[in-house]
Amino acid sequence: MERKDRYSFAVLGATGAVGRRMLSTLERRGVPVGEVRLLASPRSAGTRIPFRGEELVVEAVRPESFDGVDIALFSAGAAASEEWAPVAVERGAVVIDNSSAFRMHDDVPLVVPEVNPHALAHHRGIIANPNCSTIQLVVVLHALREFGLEHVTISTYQAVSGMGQRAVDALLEEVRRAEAGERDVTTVFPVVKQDRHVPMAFNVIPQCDIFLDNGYTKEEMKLVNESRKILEIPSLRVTPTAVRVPVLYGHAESVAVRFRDPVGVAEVRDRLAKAENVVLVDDPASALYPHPRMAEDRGETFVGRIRQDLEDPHTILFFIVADNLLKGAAWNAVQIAEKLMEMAR
Ligand SMILES: NC(=O)C1=CN([C@@H]2O[C@H](COP(=O)(O)OP(=O)(O)OC[C@H]3O[C@@H](n4cnc5c(N)ncnc54)[C@H](OP(=O)(O)O)[C@@H]3O)[C@@H](O)[C@H]2O)C=CC1
Ligand SMILES: N[C@@H](CC(=O)OP(=O)(O)O)C(=O)O
Repeated sequence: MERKDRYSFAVLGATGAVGRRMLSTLERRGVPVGEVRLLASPRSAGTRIPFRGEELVVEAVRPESFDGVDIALFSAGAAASEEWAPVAVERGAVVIDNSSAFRMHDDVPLVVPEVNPHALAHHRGIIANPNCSTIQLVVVLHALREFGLEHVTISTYQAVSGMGQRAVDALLEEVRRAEAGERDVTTVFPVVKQDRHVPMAFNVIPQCDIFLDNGYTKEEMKLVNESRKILEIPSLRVTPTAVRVPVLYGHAESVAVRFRDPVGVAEVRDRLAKAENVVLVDDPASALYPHPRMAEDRGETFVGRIRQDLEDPHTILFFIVADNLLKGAAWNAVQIAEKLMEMAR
């Protein structure tokens, strides 16, 4: 990409939960944006969305939408990415894709700027933004890699906004109807495109995304495969359980890491306190620890409840939280865009 004073952007999926946050993140981080084109499906063509004090009009995506665009931020799902990313690249844009479509392709960098910005040097037009649960996990693991990462056991507590704006609306509707006395209301959970639904309000569902033949969900396998790729540790053991909880914004993770070396809590706290874009919140006696409401609308990753395993001096436990739509999606994507601009010559 050529160095410029201002860069042209396109946002595909601009009307969605992530797309809207991409726009607000471009504004909040003061990215040098020239023109920005808002793209979605024909369903929402004509919708007006505010950006930098103006109302921009959403257009139905077409090949010409990408002409003259420097950076295209995609958050319209894997099918739309598969269809439109090659078109955008062909027309000269660099695509930063939030979907899972290209993440595990060998020639596509999968990037968390705090962890592996060097991977960007080899991009061929498409850069993948990792899965939301994976991003916040690797930000913390990276800060501890000097102790030798061997085995990560993780249970997630994932907000419903990970399933899109429709799921946020659905949880609020379930709560309203429960208050009105209707019991066992089911809307779109555990997966939007599934026939059988389970109530989400006042419940916990041990399923994020669909089940695979090995008994794990797709979300769980993303934690395994994407963490290995980003950290560049193919032998890393990851033992995942992904769970949906009735929270609107912010994914939480209970994590136990076994290190090659014996490690003390003080050393771990020290490394996390110094880590880029990590906020250490670890004073349980004063009820200070990370929780989703704390992380809402923030770009950092929060970590606390740091403690050693009762039996094993190589194992440390902690609790990680981040805003899944910001650090887990839009914020990370905009950080990647900023790195590309830094690299431009
Ligand atoms: N990094 C991560 O982990 C995360 C990634 N994501 C990715 O971002 C995507 C969007 O998530 P989210 O914003 O929560 O979802 P929403 O359902 O809230 O929004 C979907 C957006 O995609 C647009 N869209 C859907 N299909 C098409 C199509 N065929 N062509 C053009 N536009 C289309 C919709 O437009 P319209 O208004 O016209 O329907 C809407 O703007 C997810 O599918 C996922 O791939 C999401 C969350 C976290
Ligand atoms: N699966 C995530 C959100 C998401 O869209 O993930 P991915 O981009 O990996 O499909 C969640 O439900 O919270």
